[in-house]
Amino acid sequence: MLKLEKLVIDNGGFELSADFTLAAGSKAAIIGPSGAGKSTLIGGIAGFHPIVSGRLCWNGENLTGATPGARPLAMLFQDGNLFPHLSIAQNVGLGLNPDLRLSAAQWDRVNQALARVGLEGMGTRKPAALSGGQQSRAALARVLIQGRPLLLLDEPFAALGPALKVEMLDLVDTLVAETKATLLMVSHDPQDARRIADQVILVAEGAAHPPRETISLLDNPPPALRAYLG
Ligand SMILES: Nc1ncnc2c1ncn2[C@@H]1O[C@H](COP(=O)(O)OP(=O)(O)OP(=O)(O)O)[C@@H](O)[C@H]1O
Repeated sequence: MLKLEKLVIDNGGFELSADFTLAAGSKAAIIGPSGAGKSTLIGGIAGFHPIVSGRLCWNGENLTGATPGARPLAMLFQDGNLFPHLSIAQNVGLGLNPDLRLSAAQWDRVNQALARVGLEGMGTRKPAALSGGQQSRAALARVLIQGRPLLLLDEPFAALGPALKVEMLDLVDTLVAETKATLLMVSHDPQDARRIADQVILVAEGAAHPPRETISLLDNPPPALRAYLG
């Protein structure tokens, strides 16, 4: 269980409060107006933004002061952060060891991860030799190979066309189900939430609201969400 206990996260002077729990294995979409603090929430959980007060726990372990690398999570940003000078296999291998000294068994795992996201045989290519959708798949493989129980996705597929985005969301859905990871995904599109998330966390007016069941929240939006949905 992810527990945010009277948490206040600071992002360069902007403060976001959050006080809720999210059950392990949940798939939560984080939605809300631009500038409301969605990325701040993810960044605070990941350890990139300081926690001013309160407590952050994962399955009873206190993460409040932990460095990002010591937290049991993996994160995927919009641009995927692939290194252009490294091959796709090396980029994915970074998820196992940042200095890329991998055993033969670990390279096998890299190749298996590439195959799992549909990039079999493409490991020797550089990112520039892949399409945008394929680059997203490689970035996803790097996140998945880390085997962390908590996945944080910050609008990872916003730059993709609608069909490709749906394909990637479905792939994330399948892989998360396989690994039983807990997913938190920032999205601007309520349809993404309907497609993949069982819970929605609304971020508005300086606060992240407790998760609500996706369908009931989107079908009967409270005023802050109605204003955003238009
Ligand atoms: N480095 C920073 N220094 C000061 N303020 C910041 C910084 N980064 C973000 N902010 C402010 O924090 C607030 C929340 O930003 P955040 O990126 O979390 O919002 P968001 O909901 O993810 O927005 P968007 O949907 O536009 O990506 C915004 O008002 C923003 O201006």
